[in-house]
Amino acid sequence: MLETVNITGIILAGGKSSRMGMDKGFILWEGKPFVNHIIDALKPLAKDILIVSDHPQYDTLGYKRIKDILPEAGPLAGLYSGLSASKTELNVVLSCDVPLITSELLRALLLSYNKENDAVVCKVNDKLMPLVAIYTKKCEVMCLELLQQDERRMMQLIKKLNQVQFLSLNEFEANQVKNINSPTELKQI
Ligand SMILES: Nc1nc2c(ncn2[C@@H]2O[C@H](COP(=O)(O)OP(=O)(O)OP(=O)(O)O)[C@@H](O)[C@H]2O)c(=O)[nH]1
Repeated sequence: MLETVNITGIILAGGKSSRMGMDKGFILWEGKPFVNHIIDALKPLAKDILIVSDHPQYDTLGYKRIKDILPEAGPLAGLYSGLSASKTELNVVLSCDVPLITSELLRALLLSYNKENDAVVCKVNDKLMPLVAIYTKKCEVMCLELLQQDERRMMQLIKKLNQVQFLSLNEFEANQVKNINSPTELKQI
């Protein structure tokens, strides 16, 4: 049985969105902004939802917005800011560009977690999806150590963690974690 009281949802919604040309979180899919699709998937599972972004437009959504501790330093820095603000051991972390995500997939992610794990990361064939993942609170310090070394690659965090579990997705599930980064990709969903 999953205890939602102990789970925080962290949505990374900073960055430049240069390929999309406007803030990805507010792009509409089926009449609803990407960020709201992600909130809706997290809502049944997470006690708190934190949106990590320096963009004040996210204040209109009624969830807590966390500012980047290191501005414009990429997703690893966004993750660090989110984990710093989180009060729970378990954190479901999502980028704001996966509007097809479902609660069912996130439930499967949470069910794959065991107490030994530092993180659980989705995997599509050989490709890791470090922004569709669970990170425990202890990852916060690892993010900080990397950032202090000027290291900003998410994959370096995965390498640094001791116990990472991977959840291999089938074709149906893989569709739900598709990153929509550009107008062309938006037209294809
Ligand atoms: N909080 C925060 N999130 C970020 C930051 N950079 C990227 N993100 C988020 O991380 C996810 C992946 O970002 P990318 O698609 O690699 O980068 P992007 O800047 O959003 O887009 P491009 O400019 O097109 O590469 C998205 O959800 C972004 O919103 C950042 O500096 N801070």
